[in-house]
Amino acid sequence: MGVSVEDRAGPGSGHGAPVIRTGALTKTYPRVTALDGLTVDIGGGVTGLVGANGAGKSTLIKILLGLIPATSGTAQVLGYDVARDGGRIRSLVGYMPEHDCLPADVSASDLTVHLGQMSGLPYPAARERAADVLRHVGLAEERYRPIGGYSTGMKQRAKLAQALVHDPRLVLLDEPTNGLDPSSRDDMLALVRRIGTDFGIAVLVTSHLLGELERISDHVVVLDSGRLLRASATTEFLHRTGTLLVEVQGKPDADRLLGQALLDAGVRATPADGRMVEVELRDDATHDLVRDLAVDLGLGLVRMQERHHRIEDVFREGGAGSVHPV
Ligand SMILES: Nc1ncnc2c1ncn2[C@@H]1O[C@H](COP(=O)(O)OP(=O)(O)OP(=O)(O)O)[C@@H](O)[C@H]1O
Repeated sequence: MGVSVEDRAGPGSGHGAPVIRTGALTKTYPRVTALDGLTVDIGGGVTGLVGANGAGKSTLIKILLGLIPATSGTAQVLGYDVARDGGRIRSLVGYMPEHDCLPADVSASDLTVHLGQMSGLPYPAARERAADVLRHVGLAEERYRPIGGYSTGMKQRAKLAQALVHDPRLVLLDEPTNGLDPSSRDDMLALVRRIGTDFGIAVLVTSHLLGELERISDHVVVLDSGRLLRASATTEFLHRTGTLLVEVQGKPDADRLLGQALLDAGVRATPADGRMVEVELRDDATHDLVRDLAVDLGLGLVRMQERHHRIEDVFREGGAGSVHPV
């Protein structure tokens, strides 16, 4: 079944409309609440979905694809309701599952062509498109060999290729770096980033390795035990939680003088060992304020160094009060 241009646009595809929207989304299994009242909007670009094992990432993805029902709450993907329009959503969305699910005796080329046809492409178009995406993910001659003989990295690439073959508007990538060595992981992350930038496809990518997603994501959504811990632009998040390390000289108590002046200006600052001041970094104006106050106090400014906390720190700082809308 082909997908018309109108269908691809979707009911909620207006400018600025969220790609994914959930409202009080809850999923309970007999023994565990996998998602607990999750309300979040996710836009275009690359969004990292971060959470420890069992946080509810895979459950969310399966609900978004219409593969399992939510217990309560709502979810829309590209404006379509997951409870009613699962088939339509799956025709517009690519999915890379977490676990190994590839047939061992089929080549990546045959599999990708076949899945392209299943998504409605005629055979010649599916073949052309499969060759394109397999080349894009870096499977060259090996694509004609049976998948059973592939390395983990090659299998992950084949899974990614099949998610892209029908030219989706959104891809859901569940732990694409799982089982990869550091160098293959970097390659895979670069590939995921390029899907968002070069192809203009919205990407939701999950990982429990928190540090890796901040490098490639425009937005980060953090889940903890099925609840939303944070959702914000990656840059905004880094700035909001960063500090500026300032070194001053020229007077014996230079650190305390500058620290007090910053506090008087309403900025948190902690003096340390006579020359250093740790300053809360709110935005770019913080740098100007430090410079101006140092000049006013007759202090020499030796250096200013930004120190951004990593996403890992959310778990130490986090809590319901620190949720920021996307
Ligand atoms: N079919 C199921 N039946 C019962 N419990 C389930 C089922 N699927 C998931 N769970 C439980 O729901 C919780 C969330 O699981 P989920 O797989 O969504 O987490 P995750 O963040 O994707 O973690 P992982 O990275 O380990 O896959 C876990 O406690 C898990 O054991």
